[in-house]
Amino acid sequence: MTEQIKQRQPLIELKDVTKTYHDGKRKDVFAVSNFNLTLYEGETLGLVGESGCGKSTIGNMLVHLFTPDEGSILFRGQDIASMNERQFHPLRKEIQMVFQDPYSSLNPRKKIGWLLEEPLKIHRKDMKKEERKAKVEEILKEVGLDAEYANRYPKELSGGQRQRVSIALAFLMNPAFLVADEPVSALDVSVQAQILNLMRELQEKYQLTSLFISHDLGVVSYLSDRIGVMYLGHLVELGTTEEILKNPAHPYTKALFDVNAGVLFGEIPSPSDPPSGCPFHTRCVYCTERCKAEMPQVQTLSGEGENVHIAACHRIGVSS
Ligand SMILES: Nc1ncnc2c1ncn2[C@@H]1O[C@H](COP(=O)(O)OP(=O)(O)OP(=O)(O)O)[C@@H](O)[C@H]1O
Repeated sequence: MTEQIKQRQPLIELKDVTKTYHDGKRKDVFAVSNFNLTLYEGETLGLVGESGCGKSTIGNMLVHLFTPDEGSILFRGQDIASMNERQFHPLRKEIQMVFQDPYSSLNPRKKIGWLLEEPLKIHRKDMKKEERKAKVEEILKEVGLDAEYANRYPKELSGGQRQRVSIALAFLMNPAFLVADEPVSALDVSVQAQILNLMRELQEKYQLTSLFISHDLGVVSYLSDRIGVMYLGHLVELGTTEEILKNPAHPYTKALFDVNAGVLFGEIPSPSDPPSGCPFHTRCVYCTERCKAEMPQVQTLSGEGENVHIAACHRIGVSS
């Protein structure tokens, strides 16, 4: 198992990625700052953190909906951050996203069959009409829907069924990389587990690389090989799921994961007005003068490559 993990190659590398929103009326929003992360082929990485910490901004940049202000996003060594739409087009079928709200991502005027055939018409020009229909039937079956759903409109489906269609759309082109941004948080609790199980089955079957964004730690731990913890636009800790659950190092991770710790007091500060020094210092029980003044550097606690455990906190190590 460990041997196998060590052989994995990087698929995506985010290097010093920074994104600030300027909308003119409001103050600038520092959504993502100097973010570094490597995703290895075939892994599922969970990205957790409270609302507003920049998780969706990372996801949207990875699927080329937004571009970073600074830094690069390498996909198989090619920088997608510097590509325009035309240059990115051939990669679009390789990089897919499942959104939180399955209704807004499905055109309500089109039948499910039409929605699923459309990407095949664009990216699989070699396919004949009958082959496309067969493929649509096959993918519907794979996500647990009868072939007759091809004749229905999105509004005729339940939330869970709509999310199954979104998942079918994402898997249709056999992508290399999937971003799932809170894919179950808009669904009834009773159907959340079914959708998560479906995603897990498909991840295992297709062995694709995925980034799973969620504020729900249970969900992330269930699906992910590794976990990254974000706070106010920064990656504050990263490690294997086992390591993060057993040996969390950052006080924010400990507070998030340990329901008994009860140390997560106060509100997350505004990303328009981030605190000086460590971004977490205003809520940290261990805060010192140094934490208020100096941004902690990311430090390696153990391992390397896909097994690395890193965290950014002045309490780690004696000096930095
Ligand atoms: N298009 C935008 N224009 C201006 N500000 C934005 C935009 N998109 C996001 N933001 C702001 O950037 C910050 C990070 O948002 P983001 O959605 O990336 O965080 P998140 O961790 O995914 O939160 P949530 O779980 O609530 O979606 C937030 O303060 C948000 O209000």
